Amino acid sequence: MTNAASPARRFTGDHLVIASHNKGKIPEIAALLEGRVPRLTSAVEHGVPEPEETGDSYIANAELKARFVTEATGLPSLADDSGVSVGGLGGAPGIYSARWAEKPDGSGRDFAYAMEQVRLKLGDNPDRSARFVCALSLCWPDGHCETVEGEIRGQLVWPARGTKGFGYDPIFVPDGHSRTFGEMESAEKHGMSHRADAFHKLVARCFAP
Ligand SMILES: O=P(O)(O)OP(=O)(O)OP(=O)(O)OC[C@H]1O[C@@H](n2cnc3c(O)ncnc32)[C@H](O)[C@@H]1O
Ligand SMILES: [Mg+2]
Repeated sequence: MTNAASPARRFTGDHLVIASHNKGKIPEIAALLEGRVPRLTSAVEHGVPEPEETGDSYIANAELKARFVTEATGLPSLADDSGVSVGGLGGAPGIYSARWAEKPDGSGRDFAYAMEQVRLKLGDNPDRSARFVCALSLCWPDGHCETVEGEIRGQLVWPARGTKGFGYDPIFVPDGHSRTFGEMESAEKHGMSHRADAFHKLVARCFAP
């Protein structure tokens, strides 16, 4: 992980691989990079498979994913590991947020199913507090990584509302707001999200002039 006391390494390359297979995340990451990198590709375009996410934290998984893609492509890469931690569930699903969407019949990920699992497990627990967390890891072919973490706090609501965004967005209302992330345009979500918070830190460390 990044040592906040050590000098950060700046990214000066012209090609960065986004180490993700998530069709919701990839455009968010590209938008948040705001033209700072001339050429962006994704792990999908390089034919790199999804690594097994064996880390015990968002940061460990983000570094693992970025290193995996950098080793496979020989190019610097940027990974995002994220999820939602629910107060009334002791922080679950957390780093298992994507896995909670795997349907038992093996048909793949379904976030309507994942959101229903969260609702059922909460039952009548009144603690609907939640926070989205995002770790971003930027790794170079020599093995150096810069890693940061961001978050946003909010409350979960049912029924789910909105069709924008991805994943758990339709049940998450950020504190101070009344609409879910699923009801917000991407630019509004980018003004406050866990991913935007992490990006501000990454840009300050690795991209600012
Ligand atoms: O690992 P990659 O290939 O990047 O894609 P993934 O979907 O597997 O991503 P994660 O392992 O980081 O799992 C995070 C899950 O948490 C959820 N999540 C993360 N950020 C979110 C956001 O901004 N809005 C809604 N849900 C989010 C979403 O369901 C993700 O699938
Ligand atoms: Mg994943």
